[in-house]
Amino acid sequence: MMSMWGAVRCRLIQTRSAVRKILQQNRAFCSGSSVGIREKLLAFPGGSVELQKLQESGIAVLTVSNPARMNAFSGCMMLELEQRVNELEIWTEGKAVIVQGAAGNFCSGSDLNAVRAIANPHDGMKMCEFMQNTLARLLRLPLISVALVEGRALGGGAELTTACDFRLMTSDAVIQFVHKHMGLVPGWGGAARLVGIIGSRNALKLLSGARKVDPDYGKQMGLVDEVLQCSSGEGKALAHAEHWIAPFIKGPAPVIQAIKKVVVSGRELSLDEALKCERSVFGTVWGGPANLEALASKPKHK
Ligand SMILES: CC[C@H](C(=O)O)C(=O)SCCNC(=O)CCNC(=O)[C@H](O)C(C)(C)COP(=O)(O)OP(=O)(O)OC[C@H]1O[C@@H](n2cnc3c(N)ncnc32)[C@H](O)[C@@H]1OP(=O)(O)O
Repeated sequence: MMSMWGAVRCRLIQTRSAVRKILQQNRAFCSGSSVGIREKLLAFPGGSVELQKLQESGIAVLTVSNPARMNAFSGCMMLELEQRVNELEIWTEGKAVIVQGAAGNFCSGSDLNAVRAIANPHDGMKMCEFMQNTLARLLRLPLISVALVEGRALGGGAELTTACDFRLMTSDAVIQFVHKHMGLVPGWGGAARLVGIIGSRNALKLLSGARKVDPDYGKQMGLVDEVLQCSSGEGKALAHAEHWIAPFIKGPAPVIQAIKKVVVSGRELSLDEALKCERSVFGTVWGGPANLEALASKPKHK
């Protein structure tokens, strides 16, 4: 019979192998294919991506800030976003992240000044690859993520909303995939994620129509999870978002993180691999402190 230590070791090995596939993809990118584009992105300064971790609630607030340009992403901000995702990946006490824009506006996509300077297919594809990788990692964080949309989410900003688990909008906010008007398609992974969220027919409508999505239309399509009872820039949206997310993050961080991990594996892996991963994650909470406490309290789920 396998010893307890042997069983734990076995579970750990399974966990590692199940998530290895996803991590390999991230590592390959960080070590090789992004070479060159980082230097180019550094040449476009301005704005910042700020991260505030609220230890008590386990909620982090990630703020895209470049108000003079409606929070458009400069090159430096793209690099900073990657750093922030690195920090969040190792935040073991965290449960959620709210992604917002500064000063009552979400994000107006790439900084058009940078876009004009790298308007050639080679640099465009490298920038895309960089942002695809960062946003894929954002979506895979073991934290429940919420895009809090105030004002406008345009182009790459609309794509950023799809890299979160949930989208909340203030009553006057707008999400718009303006790519067609720019002679483009989404390149930060926004099209693939949009299809996953609202289905291919609805995604085709939003992309080919470059249609403005107001809160009602967003809810009807299944893009938007909640319309907040406040307007953009009123200073109330963040508190509303924290209130909205509270029931989903009630409980210990290891359990919330485990829930997010099994959802990510179900979404991204083949069924066999997802089942393997689910078993491994299960092994990290089974017999754990929260589980033992719950068993000792003889719960009734009425
Ligand atoms: C398409 C995908 C692509 C990608 O990377 O994959 C992109 O994301 S490209 C960017 C797509 N976004 C846009 O094209 C936004 C264009 N801007 C607008 O439509 C408007 O500025 C709007 C609706 C965001 C705001 O309009 P409003 O009248 O309220 O304000 P202003 O136009 O006066 O804007 C204030 C100030 O911000 C500058 N701004 C806005 N967005 C960007 C941007 N993406 N890049 C650079 N600068 C931006 C705008 O030019 C104004 O600056 P000013 O110096 O006063 O002219």
